[in-house]
Amino acid sequence: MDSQSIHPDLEPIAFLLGRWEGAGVGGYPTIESFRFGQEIVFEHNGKPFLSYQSKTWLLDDEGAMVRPLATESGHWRSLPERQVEVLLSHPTGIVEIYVGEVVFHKIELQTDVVARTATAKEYTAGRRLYGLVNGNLMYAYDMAAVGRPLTSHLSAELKKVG
Ligand code: HEM
Repeated sequence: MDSQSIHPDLEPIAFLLGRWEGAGVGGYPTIESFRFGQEIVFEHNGKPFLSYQSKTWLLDDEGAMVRPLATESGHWRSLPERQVEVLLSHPTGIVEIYVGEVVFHKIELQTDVVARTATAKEYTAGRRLYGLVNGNLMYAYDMAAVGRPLTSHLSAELKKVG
């Protein structure tokens, strides 16, 4: 899929391309904290968007894989003036559209639209900060859910593996 030359509009977010693996920590005022492993893949096919897929799994105290946790997938669209639109779909009955901007190797996103099915947990907004730090992809994710305002849910650091 990546054999096509990259679309010039993608240049500001091209640093995301590839496969990333690492670990992070999660929590929320309403749940127990946890450690998780994660794999993220960003691909392109020559068109002006990146395809995105993330898988996570629960880690025990020794760092061994316990069971799958959240997955999400979608598309990252790079626009003029270093603006970004991100569309994500979650198997938990939630879809969301983020807007934001790229500043060097940092991307700040906030939800513009969230929609959820009747059975999804109450979730109203998200904010994500991604950054390339010493070649690693780091991010922090805050969410407004189950009656709480934007509060930290996750942070992780991933290394490029492909
Ligand atoms: C790397 C991705 C993520 C991981 C590893 C993760 C993990 C978890 C875990 C372990 C829980 C507690 C147990 C449970 O309810 O299943 C949880 C709760 C929750 N997560 Fe996530 N999550 C991730 C991403 C997200 C995203 C993207 C959203 C929203 C779109 C989200 C929304 C929620 C909500 C609403 C709860 C329920 C909180 C409550 O009931 O008090 N999570 N998450």
